[in-house]
Parts: sequence; structure tokens; C-alpha cells
Amino acid sequence: MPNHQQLVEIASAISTAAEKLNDFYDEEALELRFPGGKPTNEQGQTISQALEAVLQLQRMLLGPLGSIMSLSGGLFDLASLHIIHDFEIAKHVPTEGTVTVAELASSCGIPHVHLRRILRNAMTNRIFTEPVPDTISHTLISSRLAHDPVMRATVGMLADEMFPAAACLSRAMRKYGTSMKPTDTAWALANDAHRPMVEELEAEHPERAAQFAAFMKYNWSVQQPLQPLIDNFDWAALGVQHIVDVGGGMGHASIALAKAFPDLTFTVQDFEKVVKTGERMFLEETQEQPELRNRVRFMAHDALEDQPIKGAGVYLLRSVLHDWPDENCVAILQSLVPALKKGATVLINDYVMPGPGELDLLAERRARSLDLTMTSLFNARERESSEWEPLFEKADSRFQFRGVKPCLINKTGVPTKRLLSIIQSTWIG
Ligand SMILES: C[S@@+](CC[C@H](N)C(=O)[O-])C[C@H]1O[C@@H](n2cnc3c(N)ncnc32)[C@H](O)[C@@H]1O
Repeated sequence: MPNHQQLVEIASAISTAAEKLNDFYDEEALELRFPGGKPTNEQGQTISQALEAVLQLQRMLLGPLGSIMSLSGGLFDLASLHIIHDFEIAKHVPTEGTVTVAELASSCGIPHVHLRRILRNAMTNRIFTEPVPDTISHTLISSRLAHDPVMRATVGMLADEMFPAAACLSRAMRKYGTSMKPTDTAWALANDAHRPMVEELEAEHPERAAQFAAFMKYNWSVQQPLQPLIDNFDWAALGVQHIVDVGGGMGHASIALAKAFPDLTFTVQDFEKVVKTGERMFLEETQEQPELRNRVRFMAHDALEDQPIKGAGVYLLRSVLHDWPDENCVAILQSLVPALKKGATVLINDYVMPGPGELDLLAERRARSLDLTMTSLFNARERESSEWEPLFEKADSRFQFRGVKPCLINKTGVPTKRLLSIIQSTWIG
């Protein structure tokens, strides 16, 4: 039985946090809005502590069986969101005013009897409202489902890719055991696919491939600031050097580093389609900056093929290896070997999985869910601190491992364990 004192203590911790945040709650936007666009570290901590206390209170109020049973609600929250996304229901509801369930059923092609129950389930999450029986209008959340591209890409990723894959994870483990192949995934089982996810989407479901790209663009630019990479490695000490940004995407990291360190030059490598877009955007944005333009180049290159740029000072792999199983990571490191000069650094900037209880509960839940997402979709994973050195050892004994350094948010030394860590190895030739 919950102890009453504890219940009151937890509830009052929530209340104290709510008082601190109250002035920042925007009732129209239904969210916290902070000056400068984001919370301070202290406000961020208050939010995490309050959310953790809410989860704890909920667990105590529901008890063990009730807590497990309540997970079933989440399943059908996702299932109804999937249907809303799949049938584009939000787009068929007028921006202002109402539509009847019957009209909506006919315009979306869903049987009336199902649609009403699906919408009423969604309404328990404040997605749509029913001001008069059998008529539907938007809430703020449902109207964002219709009009906000970030919200649509996020829901699409959850509903189309992650939700069906999560349901197949156990089956995939039975079927594929310890296979590390990027094709032996829960996602492949859920989609009856025989290619890795991105290839299959591009070949068979271009609209879902675009949705995945949009989701990554948002998640990536919002969640992974570049300053920690700039601050946590001594780039200035390299002097005049060339840096190869392997799997560099649109070149964000190289461009930020090139701006900060004028002696460095960069080659951004990625698949052809990616570097073409990255190069076009870079050239558009730097019309007035010829000096910067001259220091960043783009090149199509598959990281699994031998590295064509020989003798660079640093080969950077930022958030590339967490997309790949161990075998492929080893192959990517080996493909660098023919290009490495003595003393060259291979610098990995990637997630490092925290140990149990190292982060606050919500941050840990996010990290663990990202880890299982990587497994379900790609047969990849987030590696713990001790799991990086063996990759280099397997790749070549001439790599000298330099260690894993968790990134600090800036030089003031505030640790932010959610950010990518710096993992370094030197080629001793
Ligand atoms: C999460 S993104 C990170 C992009 C970039 N490094 C950054 O920090 O913004 C992973 C990138 O790795 C690229 N990638 C994955 N496997 C690759 C391979 N075999 N060859 C080249 N690029 C690859 C993907 O195309 C994608 O752009």
C-alpha cells in the first residue's frame, strides 16, 4: 500500500515544480514557452523532475497490475493515431467549424461505425473534439496534425515505422537470433521487406522515405547542437589540416567547424543524393563567403568502400556508426586504413549509452527507446562506453584507442549526458 506521506511528498514536489514553471505556460499554444526559445538548464531540470514525479505518482496510484494494464491504453493511442495518419483524417476536418462523422467517414473511406470509436479514443488525448454528438472539430493538436509538417513527419515515423516494428521485435529475435544483418530486422518482418529500411523505403514507398528524411532533419537539427563537438576536441591544435567528414550528411558539422577554425579544410562524404542536396544548399548559403566555400567540398562516397582521400589529419564519423551493426562498423573503420597516415585521428562523435540509473528516469527512457528503435529498424544499437574499443581492435591492431569522452555542453563544464560523446583513436601505422 502506498504510504500517504510519500504520496503527499511526491504530489507536493509536482506542485513546487508547477509553481516555478507556471509563468511560462502558454495556454493558447498548450505548451511551455521560454524566452529565447528554450528552457535554461535549471528550468530543464525542473521539467524533468516534475515529469518523473508524475510517473511515480501514477505508478503508485495504479499499483503494479494497474500500471501494466494502463500500457494497453498506449497501444491503442498509437493504433488510432496510425489510422488518423494513414487516412489523413485531420486534413478532412475543416480548419474552422465542424464536420459530421458521417461526412468524414465518407470522405476518408472508413466505415462510420469504426471512425466514431477511433476518433473518440483519440479525443481522450485531446486529438479532435466533439462539440455536438456526431460532429467533429479540431483541437490545437489535431489541427497541427493537418498543417504542421514536423508534427506530421513525427506521427508518420511513429505510426508507419516504429509502431509496427516494435510489435515484431520479439518475433524477429526468435527468427533471426543474433544475426547482425541490416535486413534481419523487426521492421523488415513487419513490412515483409528484404532490403535495409532506407533502401526499401526509397524503392517501394517514396512518400515514407520523404517522411523519414523530414523526421531526421527535424530531430537532428533540433536535438544535436554542434557546439559540443567544436568545444570538446582540440581542433585548433591541428594547425593546417584536412578533415574528412565520413557520412557527413548535408555537411552541418564540417560547415560549423570550418567557420570556427579557418586553418582547416573539409571534405563531406555521403551517398550521392545526400551530398548533392548538401552541396546545393551550401553554395546557396555561402554566395557572399568565397573563403568558406573554398574550404568545404562535397563528395559522393560509400563509407564501406576504400577511403579515397589519403593523408587527412582527422576522419570524422558523426552519428554514423550507431546506424550500423558491429560487423559493418568494423568494415567502415577498415575501409579507412589504406588512407591513414601515421598520427591521423579517427574521431567518432556518437551516442554512448548510459548505465542504468545514470540519467534521470525520463532521459533514460528516451535513451533506451532510441536504442531499441535502432535495433528494430536497422539491427543497430546504441553502444555503451566499453563497446567502442573492441570495434577498433577488430578493425586493425594499429589503431590506438584514446578513450570515450562525454561531451560537455560548453566550456563552463555543465555535463549534458544526452549529447554525443567524443571517441578517439590514433593510427600508429
Ligand atoms: C544521422 S546522419 C548524420 C549526418 C552527419 N554526420 C551529421 O552529423 O549531421 C547519418 C548519415 O550517415 C550516412 N551514411 C550511413 N551509412 C553510410 C555509408 N555507408 N556511406 C556513406 N554515408 C553513410 C547517412 O546517409 C546519413 O547522412
